[in-house]
Amino acid sequence: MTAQTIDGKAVAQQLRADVARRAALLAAAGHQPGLAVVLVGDDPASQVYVRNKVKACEENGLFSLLDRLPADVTEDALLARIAELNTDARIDGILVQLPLPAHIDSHKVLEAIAPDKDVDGFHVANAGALMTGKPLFRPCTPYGVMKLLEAYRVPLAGAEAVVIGRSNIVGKPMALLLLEAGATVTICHSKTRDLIAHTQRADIVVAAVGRAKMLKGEMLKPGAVVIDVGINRDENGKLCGDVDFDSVVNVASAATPVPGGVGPMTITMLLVNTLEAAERKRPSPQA
Ligand SMILES: Nc1nc(=O)c2c([nH]1)NC[C@@H]1CN(c3ccc(C(=O)N[C@@H](CCC(=O)O)C(=O)O)cc3)C=[N+]21
Repeated sequence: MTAQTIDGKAVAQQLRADVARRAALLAAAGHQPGLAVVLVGDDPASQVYVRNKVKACEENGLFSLLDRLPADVTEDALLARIAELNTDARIDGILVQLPLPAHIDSHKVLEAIAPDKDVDGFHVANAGALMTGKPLFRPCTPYGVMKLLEAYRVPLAGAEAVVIGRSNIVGKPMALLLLEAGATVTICHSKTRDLIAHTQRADIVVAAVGRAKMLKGEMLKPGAVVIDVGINRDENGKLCGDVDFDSVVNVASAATPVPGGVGPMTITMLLVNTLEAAERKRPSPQA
């Protein structure tokens, strides 16, 4: 059996068409949804992602504002800029691109974003709302994964789901969204003793550890669904995921490629979160 490729690009395109339609309605009613992206420093990967986000806004009728600040910007200057964006009526969503330079306290910065504009869903208030099952914003990457699983009709109720990685921005919210959908969820991480015992039990494996090609075919139960959140560079500097795709395709029933899988969905769900923030403020005539 060779796994079906889960085409994140195609699902992203469908969802973005709906975003464009709803954004046009809001714009016609007098308020184009607006996203502010703040980029500190000039990390090349961050610049690619930020460029993709701004381009996706422009292509789908959202207003976007890109704030580029020098790597040596002070924490206070960044906090002051966020305070301005919090009160800027053109802006429905604010994203401060991570990672930030070491001299800046990321936690403090993320907490400075108004929770109702925190389209990353990283603010403690939004993380708490997610944990208690009434999320205002679902973090973009886990939200995008749920949309892929939905698009490919992967049964979740009662499914054995294994999330590898426990970050605040992917692993933990991913586990909570799978739990919310009725899966039995196991979170594995660097201290997990027998990772393979868990992954071989899983109907769904989400790899979000940041280790190139870590997940191999022999670690899976035949027919498992594999979601690769990794964004690594292999020995030749080529973009690759946490999944060894060539070995996994012979065992899995479906798998996301990198690029072309979760990445486009991350961007898309950022647009969806921004649009929904705008709709909450100004219900469009027919959302
Ligand atoms: N506050 C914040 N929110 C984020 O959501 C956030 C962040 N900081 N920091 C970095 C990560 C990473 N991230 C990606 C976005 C798009 C692609 C993406 O478009 N990937 C393409 C390939 C792009 C390329 O060519 O490198 C793909 O997988 O097909 C990947 C990764 C968002 N992040």
